[in-house]
Amino acid sequence: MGAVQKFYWPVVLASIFGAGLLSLCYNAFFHPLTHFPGPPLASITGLWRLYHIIIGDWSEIILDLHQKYGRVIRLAPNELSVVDESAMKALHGHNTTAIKSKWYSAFQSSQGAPNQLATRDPKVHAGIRRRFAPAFKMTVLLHLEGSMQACLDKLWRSLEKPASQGTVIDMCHYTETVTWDGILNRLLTVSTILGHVWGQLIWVDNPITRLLGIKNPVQETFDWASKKVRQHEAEDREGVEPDMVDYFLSYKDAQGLPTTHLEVVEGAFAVTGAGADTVGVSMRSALYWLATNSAVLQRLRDENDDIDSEEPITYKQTQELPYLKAVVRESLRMYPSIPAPLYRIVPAGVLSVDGHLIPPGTVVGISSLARNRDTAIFGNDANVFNPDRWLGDESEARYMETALFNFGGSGPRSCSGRDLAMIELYKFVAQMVQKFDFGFVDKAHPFSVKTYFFAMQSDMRIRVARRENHVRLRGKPVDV
Ligand code: HEM
Repeated sequence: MGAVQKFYWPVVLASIFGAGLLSLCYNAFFHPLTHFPGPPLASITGLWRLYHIIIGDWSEIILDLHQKYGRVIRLAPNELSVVDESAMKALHGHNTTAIKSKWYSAFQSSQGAPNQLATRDPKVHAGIRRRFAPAFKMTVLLHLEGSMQACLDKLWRSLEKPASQGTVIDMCHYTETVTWDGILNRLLTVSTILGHVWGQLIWVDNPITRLLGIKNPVQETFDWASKKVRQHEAEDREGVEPDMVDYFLSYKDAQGLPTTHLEVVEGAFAVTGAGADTVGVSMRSALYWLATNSAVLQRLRDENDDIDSEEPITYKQTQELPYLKAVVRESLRMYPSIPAPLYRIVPAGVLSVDGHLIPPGTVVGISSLARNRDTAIFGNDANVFNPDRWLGDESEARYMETALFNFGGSGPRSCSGRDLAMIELYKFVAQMVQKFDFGFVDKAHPFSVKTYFFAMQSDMRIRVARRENHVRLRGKPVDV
């Protein structure tokens, strides 16, 4: 027995080592993606990618690599990142047959129903999307404007004190309270990292973690959403303004059956997971560009201040302000909330990018950060914040709008909440610049950022000051 054991372990170890070595050699020299450029380590192991995801500089690395190597780069043995019009249509357009990669399974709770963002099966997804689509119609969203304004009013009230006392605030905290609940950030960070790890959620959801009472972030968020939906179901909603959950609860499926509790919870889970921090990141991005471009801020105010009303600016009014629209679009272009690549599996039939054939089964990611800085579309000043680019020729502006990748293209998996996000953003920016002056405490280091799935800013220290008599008085910005 002892002799067998002595013989056995070295053979096992040598076999594992040999198999590992063979796999590295295959990835480096014989894999169908070997001719695509990229960092040498990325071509042999997914660990290089995992390292950058964990330290939170992944999206910036992808942007740099595209600027160095061109339109197609290899990010892991079986994974490419591309910046390309035809790939965007093929993988994220109306008629795409590409499915999401396995990475998304890290966002799926094991105890819930399939959720809209994570589910990979196109049929299951189409059913969920159809069921919840009416809640995202503009007519419904405009009914929700009152509750959005109530959240903004709370924010403006909470800024009054630091504004009058001149205290420094972290604007991340203030914008987060308008858009999200604390547990979501952990869910997104952990899921983003585990999406790339073998076994995915099993590391945080297994018999030992359950025995120790440790909850994985997906389950924690799911339980939180479930509690909120239960409270909602128990409330007397007579005469109360309907919210999204009311709409979710009122829907029936193709057989006329009402949505189940689990389905409504998954709906709430998907919209908070996908729709809270994304808006917060974009709000902070807009503030950053405005605080660092005083001429843009002044021009925006001149346009805004012409609105002859003491009432908060409505979404409808924002749509009559061309410079506001240009500023918001440009800040979304420069600093997309989801800069991470959106992974799809290349379907059968050949995808060709920049003269290279990409074999079916390859995981291809498109990063909005890299796509939105494409000089072929946005010109040689693609890296410069310039709202005026949106105010020239109308057909060119329309083309640039469709080229932006912020909301994941126009296909079946594109953002359901795009209109809702834009209502929130336009109102926030218009009212913030109308009511307050703001400036960074440390102009050289205005905030920190880590890019997991979202580009989460932190430590955004600013001072705010109340603007008085802003309506049509066109006050000069105060240096705060
Ligand atoms: C600036 C704000 C937002 C940005 C940049 C954004 C971006 C995106 C992107 C890129 C996707 C595709 C994700 C993928 O393929 O992996 C997506 C999906 C989604 N978004 Fe948004 N989003 C925003 C706000 C919202 C809001 C406010 C909601 C809802 C209240 C929302 C709900 C969703 C849902 C449900 C999906 C899944 C769609 C599907 O797979 O059918 N998003 N979003």
